[in-house]
Amino acid sequence: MHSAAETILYSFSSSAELNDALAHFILKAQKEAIDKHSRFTVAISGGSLPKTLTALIGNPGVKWDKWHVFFADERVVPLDHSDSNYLLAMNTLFSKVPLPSSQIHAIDTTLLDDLEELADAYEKELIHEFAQKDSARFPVFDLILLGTGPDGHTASLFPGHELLAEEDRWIAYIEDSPKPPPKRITFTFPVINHAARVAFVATGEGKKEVLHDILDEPEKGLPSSRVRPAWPGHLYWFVDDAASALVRYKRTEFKV
Ligand SMILES: O=C(O)[C@H](O)[C@@H](O)[C@H](O)[C@H](O)COP(=O)(O)O
Repeated sequence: MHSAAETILYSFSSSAELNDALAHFILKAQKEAIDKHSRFTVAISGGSLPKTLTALIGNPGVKWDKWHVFFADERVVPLDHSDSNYLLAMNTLFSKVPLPSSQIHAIDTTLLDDLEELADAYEKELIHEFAQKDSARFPVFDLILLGTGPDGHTASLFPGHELLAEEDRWIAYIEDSPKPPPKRITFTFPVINHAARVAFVATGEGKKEVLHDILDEPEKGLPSSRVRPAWPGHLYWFVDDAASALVRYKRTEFKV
């Protein structure tokens, strides 16, 4: 049986240091992915995450033409709605870099009234990207970038929700998200845990209690503790010292 990879925790004294280190980490992941299969498949979530990627803007090492971007979760709203993760990522990052728009995979907004169809269509989008290339049961993203909420949710996988037990679907929908807006689609755990690398990014004092629970007390089973990419996948946490203030789990020094 394949075991889960060790969790690597990096903690930085400022957001600027964190963002720079994250950019180095992403460039390394990008190189490995392009050397291996000539593309870089990345999934991102919403919240504060896109902002932590702005150190990539203008960085000549980024091969934007090789990036294929998906959303680890998305709010079921039009793409120009202020709640849209797509809009947030576009405004914060993707409109400022030469990433071909055909390689940014947004939800199909003609299906906003039918969550099941919307989730199925996004799953097909992933199948199209991955299935014929990797012929795997689940897609293997080169990198999935996630945030975590103060309740321990990640993507749109919330504590105590039935979606935590999903084993088959790649993309699921939720109509009762405790974090507004209520309607969302989300990657499921099998997709997240098949990634080659998952990196969480969490900053600020408001996350210190939950980070302690996630990293020191995984037996509590919070959604973010259930992110454990199967071997040979890797799990990283990029946090600031304010967020890791209560964490006992060992820190690793970040080396470029
Ligand atoms: O669309 C969403 O709501 C997000 O994908 C969600 O999972 C987010 O990543 C966390 O809630 C952390 O959000 P912050 O980084 O803003 O704390």
